[in-house]
Amino acid sequence: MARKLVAGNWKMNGSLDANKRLLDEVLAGLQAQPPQCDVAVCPPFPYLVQVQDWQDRSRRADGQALLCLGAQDVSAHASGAFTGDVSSAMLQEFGVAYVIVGHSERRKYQGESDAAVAQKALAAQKAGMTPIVCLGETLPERDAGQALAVVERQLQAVLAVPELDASRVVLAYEPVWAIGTGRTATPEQAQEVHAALRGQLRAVLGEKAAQVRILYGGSMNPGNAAELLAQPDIDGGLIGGAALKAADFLAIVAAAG
Ligand SMILES: O=C[C@H](O)COP(=O)(O)O
Repeated sequence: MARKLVAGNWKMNGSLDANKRLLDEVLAGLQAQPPQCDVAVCPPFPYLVQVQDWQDRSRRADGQALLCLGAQDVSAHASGAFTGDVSSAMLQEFGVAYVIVGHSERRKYQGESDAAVAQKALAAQKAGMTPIVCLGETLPERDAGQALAVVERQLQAVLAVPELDASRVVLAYEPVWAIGTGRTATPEQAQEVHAALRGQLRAVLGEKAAQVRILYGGSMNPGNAAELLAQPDIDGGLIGGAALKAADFLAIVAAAG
């Protein structure tokens, strides 16, 4: 089984001052109790350089960072006339290790298609970063019994890109109805989807499917993290609201250990 990953997605939250307070607390907690899992935070783009500083400060003697830097999106394009886009090469210059792609909020508000998300994952990977590909069904899709079909379609778009090494992506199953709602998928509901995704990966990757981390995201908090993270196919969490509170984030990191 792969080492677990707990990644905080700050979404469009933060300020220089608030970030400093949060990062100071998180780093102090990680240093006091070294994590048994990989840990990342994904701030909005303007704060990448600020968090990069904490990533550097978190390095152990062997150079390994306790707190890794992630980004919330990346352009599929390399450079040029794409106003508002940020390229993978730019992210890479700031020491970004992980890039979230295909978050349901981007699929919904920016109309990102499965194919566009797959191209973003490829761009991140080609620049040496690890894409965290988000997948998840809406409530009407779940109620219609389509949850597995939806996430399998979303994953298939990624598997269909020949240049992309699917054994080196991270997946994040985030049921849309559980995001920011306080309504978490039950461990059984989440495990069912994660197992299906693992099976789909196994059909393409064989034994390497076991090394692909499949995170759960959607109202994960200190109260439900341990039970979710104990499921055989849940390899970490993609944390929204609870990542903005140091104590909650650290408690989830501890639960992943
Ligand atoms: O990327 C994180 C997810 O959207 C989960 O957000 P949440 O923990 O606030 O529900």
